Amino acid sequence: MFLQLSNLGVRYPDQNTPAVDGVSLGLPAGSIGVLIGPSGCGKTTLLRAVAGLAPVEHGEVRLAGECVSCPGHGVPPEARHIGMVFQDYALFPHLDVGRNIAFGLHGMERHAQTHRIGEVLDLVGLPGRQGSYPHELSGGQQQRVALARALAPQPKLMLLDEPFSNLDVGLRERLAHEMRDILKAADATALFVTHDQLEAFAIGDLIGVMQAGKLEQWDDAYSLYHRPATRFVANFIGHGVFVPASLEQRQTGVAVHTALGSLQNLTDCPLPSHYADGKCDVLLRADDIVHDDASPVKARVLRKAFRGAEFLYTLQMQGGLQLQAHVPSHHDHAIGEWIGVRVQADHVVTFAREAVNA
Ligand SMILES: Nc1ncnc2c1ncn2[C@@H]1O[C@H](COP(=O)(O)OP(=O)(O)OP(=O)(O)O)[C@@H](O)[C@H]1O
Repeated sequence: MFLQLSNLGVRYPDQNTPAVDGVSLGLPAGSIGVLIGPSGCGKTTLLRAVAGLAPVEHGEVRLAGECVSCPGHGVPPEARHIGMVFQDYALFPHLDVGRNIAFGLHGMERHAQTHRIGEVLDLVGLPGRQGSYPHELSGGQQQRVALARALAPQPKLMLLDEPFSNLDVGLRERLAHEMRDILKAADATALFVTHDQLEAFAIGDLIGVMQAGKLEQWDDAYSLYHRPATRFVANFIGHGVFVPASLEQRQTGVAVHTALGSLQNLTDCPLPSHYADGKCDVLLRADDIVHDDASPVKARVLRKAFRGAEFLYTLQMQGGLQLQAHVPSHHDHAIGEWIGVRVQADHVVTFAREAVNA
């Protein structure tokens, strides 16, 4: 792994609880990793620890095979060859774009410097803008200059902390895709912090979900959504509910019995012996619940949120069990109406039973 964190712990002076608590992860060269999680969960602190800017209490940070933070040994931040981009573009307002970028290239011969500045401006889609001043650029352009400045010295690793949070929503999404393309074109390895899931999915090869200093799962977007390792990840990513279920071994495989009916022919279903009496909770995503007028299973519309092509319905069954369902928006049912639903899933994710839903 190009970046390897092993049991990393960070605690600020005078804090009772660690800000980063035993995090291990590996990021291959040329990959983009993204950290997401609720405010205060330790994302920025983890990034700062990788940069050498936060007090590592235990564990290791290895970069390109070299231990940059180990017990009794730490490489100073400026010697780690890490490029950083933060939310406030941090460009020098009195320097033009070329001189802003040159700032990271001191020591380089003048001609080579000019060449490299042209190269990175091409890379970020701002060719020929060397002479512009930051105030002459839009927020998105300034952030691309900040990225160019960080990339110019060809750092081993790029760290980006919520670089789009000062930009409006539409621009953020476009820039997230652009940023990924730029980092890939530069063959950079990058670790990125955001609290926006869509941004994380747009950018990350690997995504880490953090909670209270711990890394709950480090995986690709598909696995986080379809195979969440913990209830927290299941709740944090996407929409869905936990429904009580009992597992039964049949000749054809395991059947999963729920209030919405029985599910069979599933891939990756655990054996009933995995849980006491085969009883567990099963995660049903909003896209696992299909609206079907012909279904004998009915649920009442409690709430609905228009999402363009579809509604996100919150439904309640007789007996109180709540569900969420994505329903095409031409099926516009009224609040309080009973509609037919069924489960359509080819795999299930199960968790130990917890009394969270009816
Ligand atoms: N310099 C500091 N001194 C003491 N405690 C700090 C310091 N910086 C952060 N913390 C604490 O460490 C914990 C993690 O903070 P951190 O900023 O890393 O979280 P975050 O996930 O990046 O949050 P956000 O999404 O709000 O930026 C929080 O409890 C925070 O209050």
